[in-house]
Amino acid sequence: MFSLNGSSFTNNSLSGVSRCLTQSSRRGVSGPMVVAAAVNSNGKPGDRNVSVLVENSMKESAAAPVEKEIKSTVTGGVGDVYGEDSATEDQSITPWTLSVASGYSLLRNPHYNKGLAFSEKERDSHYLRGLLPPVVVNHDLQVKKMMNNLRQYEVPLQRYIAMMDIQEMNERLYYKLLMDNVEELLPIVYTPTVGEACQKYGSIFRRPQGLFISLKEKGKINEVLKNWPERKIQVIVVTDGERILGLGDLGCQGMGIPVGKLSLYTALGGIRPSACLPITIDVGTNNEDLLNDEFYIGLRQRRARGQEYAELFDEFMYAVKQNYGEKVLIQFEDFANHNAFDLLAKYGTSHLVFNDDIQGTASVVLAGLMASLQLVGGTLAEHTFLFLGAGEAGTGIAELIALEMSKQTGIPLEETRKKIWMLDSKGLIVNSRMESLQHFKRPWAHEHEPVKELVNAVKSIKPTVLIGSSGAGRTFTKEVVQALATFNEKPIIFALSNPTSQSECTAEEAYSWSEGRAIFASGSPFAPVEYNGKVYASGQANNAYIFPGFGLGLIISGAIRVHDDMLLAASEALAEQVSQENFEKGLIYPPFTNIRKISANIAAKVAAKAYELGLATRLPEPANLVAYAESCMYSPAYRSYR
Ligand SMILES: O=C([O-])CC(=O)C(=O)O
Ligand SMILES: [Mg+2]
Repeated sequence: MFSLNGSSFTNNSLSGVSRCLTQSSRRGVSGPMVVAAAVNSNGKPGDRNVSVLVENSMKESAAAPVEKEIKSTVTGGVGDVYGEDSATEDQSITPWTLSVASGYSLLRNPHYNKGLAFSEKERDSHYLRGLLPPVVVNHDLQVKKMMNNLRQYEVPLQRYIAMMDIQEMNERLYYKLLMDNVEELLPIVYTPTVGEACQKYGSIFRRPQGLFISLKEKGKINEVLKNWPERKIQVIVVTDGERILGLGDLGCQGMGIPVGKLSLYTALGGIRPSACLPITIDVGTNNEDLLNDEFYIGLRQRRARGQEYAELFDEFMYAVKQNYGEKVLIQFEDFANHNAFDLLAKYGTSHLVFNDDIQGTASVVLAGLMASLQLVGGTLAEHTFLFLGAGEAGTGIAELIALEMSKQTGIPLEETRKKIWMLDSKGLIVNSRMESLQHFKRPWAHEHEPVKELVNAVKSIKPTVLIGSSGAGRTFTKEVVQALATFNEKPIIFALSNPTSQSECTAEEAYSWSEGRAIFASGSPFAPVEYNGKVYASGQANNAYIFPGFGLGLIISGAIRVHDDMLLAASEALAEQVSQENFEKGLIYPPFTNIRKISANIAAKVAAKAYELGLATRLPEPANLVAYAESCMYSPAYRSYR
C-alpha cells in the first residue's frame, strides 16, 4: 500500500504504475498506453457540478429525491467531466495518469497483451525478455490453438468460461476468435449458453466484468461511473436482471447479458471494446432460489419497486448523460414488461435509448417477414398474424409490422393493427377483456369471442404467420403446427423465445409437423434438420442481427434520439442482405458469417435516416455511408508497439 494525494492504493489498483513510464511528456507514442484508474477513496469526486450535486443530495435525507439536483447540473457537456480544470484548491480530484505499460504488467493488461505474439523487438523495448518462452507466434496460430482448446470442452458452459478467460487475458485474441468463428462461438458467448452462465453466474464468477450499481450506491452513482477505467463510452447495455431471456428473474446475475451483448457490439458491429460499458442495476431479486443461494452475488433482498426504483434509475440515467454526454447510446436489455415500456417512454425524449427486446427484436422479425414474402408471395398487409405472448417482444414486433403496413398502404395504423392478433396467458386478447388489460396490450384487443387455447385461436383466426414471444417453451404443439399447416401452403413460424429450452418448438418439430413446408426461424440457433431425405436449415431471428449495426449507425451519425423509422430502415437493410442462394435453401436471414458487412449496411441505412430526420449531429454527412461505416469499425488485428 502507498499513498497518493491522501488516498491509499494497493499496487494493483494502479495497474503496474511501478513499472510504467510516465507518459505526460511523450504524447503521440503508439505504445500500449494505460490510463491508471487511481480513484480517490474519500467519496468526493473532483467535478465541481458533481460535488455540488452529491453534497446537496447528502444534505437532504437519504430518502429525499435527488432528481431535481441531478437534472439541474446536466448541461450535456463532457469537456471537463472529471473536474481537473475547474476544481478549486479545496476540491479533491481523481488523479488519473497516462502511462506506458511494459514488462509484467503489460502481459497482464488484456487491452494490450499479445501473449506469444510479441515480436523480438517488442520483447526488448518493453522489458519482456525472459517473461515469455522463446517462440514467437502469429495471431492466426493463436486463434487456431484456442479453437483447438475450446473444442476439447464438451460442456458449452466450460467453453463459455474459457472464452471469458481469454477476454480477460488478451482482448484482441478474444475478438479475433469470435469474428473468425462467429457461427461456432455465438452460441457460446450468447444465447443459449449465456443463459446458463447467468443462472450459475455466482458459482462461475472469477473476476467482475462491467459495473454493478446497486441500491447501496444510491446518491453516489456519479462516483461509481468514475471508477470505470474508460472515459469515452459510446454504448451502455444495462439490465436490472428481472427478465433474463426467457429464464425470468436472475437478479444481479443478469450481468452476463450486457457483457455478452457488448461483445457482439464489438465483434459484429465494430464498436471499440473500450467504448462499451456493461451495467447491471441491482435492486434485489424475487428469485427465492437465488436469495437462498450461498454463492449469489447480488443484494439479498426482494426487488425495490415504485419510487425507490424510479429514483435510483433516474439518478443513473442523468449520471450517464453527465459523464458521457448526449450521444451515448443506452440499450435497455431484459427488463420485465412493467418497467421496459415505461423506461423507454420516459427516457426516449431526453436520452439516446433503445430497448433491444421491444425494438431490436421487432426490427429483426420484420426483416425476416419482408424476406419471407419472397418465398410465400403477397404483401405484408395481405397476411394475418397471430402472436403467442403479448409482452415487450410481441407487442413491439406487432407495432412495427402495423407501422410498415400503414406506410406501404396508406391505411391508418388503427386499421392495420386489426390484421394482428395476440394471445396471452389468459387467452386471445379481445375487446371484452379491455378493462383488465395492461396498457401496452390494449391496441391489440379486437372484436372476437373469447378463446382460451392457442390451437383454437389458430383454427379460428387462420393466421398465415405464427409468432411465439411468450418466453415459455414447447407451446407450439404438434396440434398447433398441424392446424396451421392445413390452411397454409407455406406456414411461417417464428419461435422467438430464448434460450433453446424456452423455444416454442424445435426446428425438427416445425419441419416434420408441417411435412417440410414451414418457413421457420427461431431466437436461439438450431442445427440443420433432415426430413424425408431433405436438409432444412433454419434462420436465427435474433436481435443480434440488428442491434450492433443499429448502434453503429447511431454512433457514426452522432444521432441524439432513436426514431421508429430507423428501425424500419434497419429491417429493410437486413432483408436486402438475403441472397438468392439463401432463399433457395429456405433461409430468410443471411448467414452470420457475413455479419460485419450486414452491420455496415444496417448502420448506413440507420445513419441516412438520422440525417434525413435531422437527428444527426456529425456533419457533414459522409458521401458513402457504407464505406464510412466500414472504415469506423474496430479491427482486432494486433498493433505494433515501438
Ligand atoms: O438475447 C437474446 O438472445 C435475444 C434477446 O434479447 C432476448 O431473448 O431477450
Ligand atoms: Mg434481451
